[in-house]
Amino acid sequence: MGASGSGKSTLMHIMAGLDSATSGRVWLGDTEITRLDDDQLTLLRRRRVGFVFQAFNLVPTLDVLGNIRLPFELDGREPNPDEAARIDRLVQTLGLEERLRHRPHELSGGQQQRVAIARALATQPDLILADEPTGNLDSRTGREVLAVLSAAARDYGQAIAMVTHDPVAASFADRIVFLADGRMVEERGRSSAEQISAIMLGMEAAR
Ligand SMILES: Nc1ncnc2c1ncn2[C@@H]1O[C@H](COP(=O)(O)OP(=O)(O)OP(=O)(O)O)[C@@H](O)[C@H]1O
Repeated sequence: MGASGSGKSTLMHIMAGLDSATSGRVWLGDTEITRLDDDQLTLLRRRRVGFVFQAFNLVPTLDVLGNIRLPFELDGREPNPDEAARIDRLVQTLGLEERLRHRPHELSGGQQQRVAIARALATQPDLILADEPTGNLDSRTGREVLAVLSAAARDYGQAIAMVTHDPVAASFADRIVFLADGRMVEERGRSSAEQISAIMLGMEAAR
């Protein structure tokens, strides 16, 4: 979390190997990504990082199943039996069974974001980066999407890093990091939306 311009997107892009750091080192698991070349970074993003964006970023010409299977398609392979079983489970858990042959424009915003989450989880990435994943959703649908993400963290042990402006969204996280002027300035464990709002207001007042 952090005010506009505090460096949230920059940090996320660096964590994903989309931008390079001017100094310091970045590790994803046991891989120092700041030492990788462009080709290696492309493979790392494809195989070890999942993305969920505010704008869903689904491929409009592919149906739901095609979108969920896209990371495998890009990797030039079919899901193996374990991965296919995982995709089936995800489709059921996310309530997408009836929608598999639908295109994104035939779905509600909440359903589209569920497809994006299924796609991000399908490859069991080391890390899912979620940039304002509820930014385009009404608050009730947003809560449902957050519940899905936190269930993925709990049930699959999936690591998720989320950028958000919304204290309610942040209250779903186990750890909350606050940025100001490109630096980490506060860090908390699980907190209520009220506690998070108070910290944000305090940071705003100190500016
Ligand atoms: N650690 C850093 N050191 C130097 N410059 C930084 C750092 N982090 C971010 N910046 C610069 O600060 C500016 C704003 O950063 P960024 O777009 O990441 O902010 P943001 O928090 O994502 O804002 P918004 O909420 O508006 O999307 C950019 O020009 C970026 O290059």
